[in-house]
Amino acid sequence: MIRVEDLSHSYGDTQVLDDVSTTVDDGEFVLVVGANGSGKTTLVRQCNGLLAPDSGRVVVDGTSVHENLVRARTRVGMVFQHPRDQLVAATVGADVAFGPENLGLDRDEVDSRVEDALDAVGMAEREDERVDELSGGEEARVAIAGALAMEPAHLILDEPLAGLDATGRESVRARLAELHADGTSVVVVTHDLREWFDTADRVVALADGRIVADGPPESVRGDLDGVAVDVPP
Ligand SMILES: Nc1ncnc2c1ncn2[C@@H]1O[C@H](COP(=O)(O)OP(=O)(O)OP(=O)(O)O)[C@@H](O)[C@H]1O
Repeated sequence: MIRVEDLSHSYGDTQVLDDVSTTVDDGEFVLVVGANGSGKTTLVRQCNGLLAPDSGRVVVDGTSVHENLVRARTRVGMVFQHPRDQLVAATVGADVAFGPENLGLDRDEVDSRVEDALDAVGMAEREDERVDELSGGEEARVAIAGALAMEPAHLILDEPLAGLDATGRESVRARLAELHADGTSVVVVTHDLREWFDTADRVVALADGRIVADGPPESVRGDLDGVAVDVPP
């Protein structure tokens, strides 16, 4: 479980999160929604210690993130909004293998995870391609494969469909639904609920750094009017 407790965060004098509390239960599929600048990325980056809060804390599976960063980063996989920032190796295969190798897994296990993860994002057989020659959508898919290959208990994706074509979007959504069905908790940050409304268990909506709605999609629909997000009809 990811537990966000009374979290506040400022950049300089600007407060972006103001006493935010929520949880993601094991196996839950949660959407974090809100307008541009509402604090979504700032919130999720606290969940594996990429940002430290001014006050409050995030607890992952019973351990405070800042007491044990390594544990948090092993338990919580993160796919960033700008996937190029996340790619670390020269080739697709080496990039996806980087995380599992750092876990100290044996070669066969690493190879099998890389193969499964690339297959899941529609990039099978493309291990040898150079990362710097990928399109934006392909970069996004490789970044997702890298997170999948870590087999985290909780997976957080910041705008994972941005830049993907229809096939890529469907492939990523289907894979996330499968992961969810297999028990992984999935958190998707978005300002467009339309492609996720039927999949998600819960929606957490942020506005001006506070949670303004938190509940199953249908039950929060009426609370999303002023939140500047796209909701299905
Ligand atoms: N490193 C930073 N330094 C200063 N201000 C920042 C920094 N990162 C974000 N901000 C500001 O904090 C606010 C919240 O940003 P954040 O990225 O968390 O919002 P968001 O809801 O994820 O937005 P978007 O939908 O545009 O990605 C914004 O006003 C942003 O300009």
